[in-house]
Amino acid sequence: MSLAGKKVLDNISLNIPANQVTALIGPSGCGKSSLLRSFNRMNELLDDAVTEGDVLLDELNIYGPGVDLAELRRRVGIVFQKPNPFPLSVYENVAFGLRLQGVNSSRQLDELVEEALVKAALWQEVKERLFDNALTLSGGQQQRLVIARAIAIEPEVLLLDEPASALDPISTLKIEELIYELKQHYTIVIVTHNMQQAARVSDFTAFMNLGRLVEFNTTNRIFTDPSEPQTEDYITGRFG
Ligand SMILES: Nc1ncnc2c1ncn2[C@@H]1O[C@H](COP(=O)(O)OP(=O)(O)OP(=O)(O)O)[C@@H](O)[C@H]1O
Repeated sequence: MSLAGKKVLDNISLNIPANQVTALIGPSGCGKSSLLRSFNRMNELLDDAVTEGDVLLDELNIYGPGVDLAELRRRVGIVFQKPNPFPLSVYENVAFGLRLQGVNSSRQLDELVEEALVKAALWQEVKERLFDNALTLSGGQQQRLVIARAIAIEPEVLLLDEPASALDPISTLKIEELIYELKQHYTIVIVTHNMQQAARVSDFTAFMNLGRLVEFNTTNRIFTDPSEPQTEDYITGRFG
């Protein structure tokens, strides 16, 4: 894949295991976010992005002809570093995608909104504040709300781009616990700068450098016995 004529991802091939957490790690600018965004064709929103190759979601090549982008992004949700709730109530943030999908019955909406907020470990904190503006929540609560919004429409894959890096340590811990819970239901790919976080939350880790995939293995193996000297140098803090 290239951006503005510069190659940012080169010759990457990996299998993301279902219902596991896969972490993408590597030095700044190595292409982690670009790779993550290639999994639901978000890069196409950037000018001058050119992508070659296939990304298979089950049998579907998401870069093949006739792919419905709205449906793809329902199946593969994404959460960014900075919480970005809509300036609407807590309830309406979660109901938003459901309404777009044609869920109109208020009883059904109530149930699905509650279910998503429970799954996002936020229900207890917001059940009395459902009609407050989402922007009045704390940063950590906003990020869990954005995750609730993403999971309300039942994606299969959840892409998390440094979801906790703008949060305090307690909110970060909540997000990490949430990731652990969510992997029962979803396939999760997380970009993180925080190596301890990758080691804590992920089952598999991909180490990238300069747009290439250097090594992909179980997180345990990457952190205890990596095959590539570059990986070892990075995880022991010798570069990056
Ligand atoms: N919109 C853009 N236009 C041109 N080049 C871009 C754009 N976005 C990213 N790049 C370049 O693509 C390369 C990969 O960037 P990317 O954000 O994927 O890396 P990253 O590993 O996620 O970095 P970081 O850890 O700093 O967020 C970098 O060289 C970056 O400068």
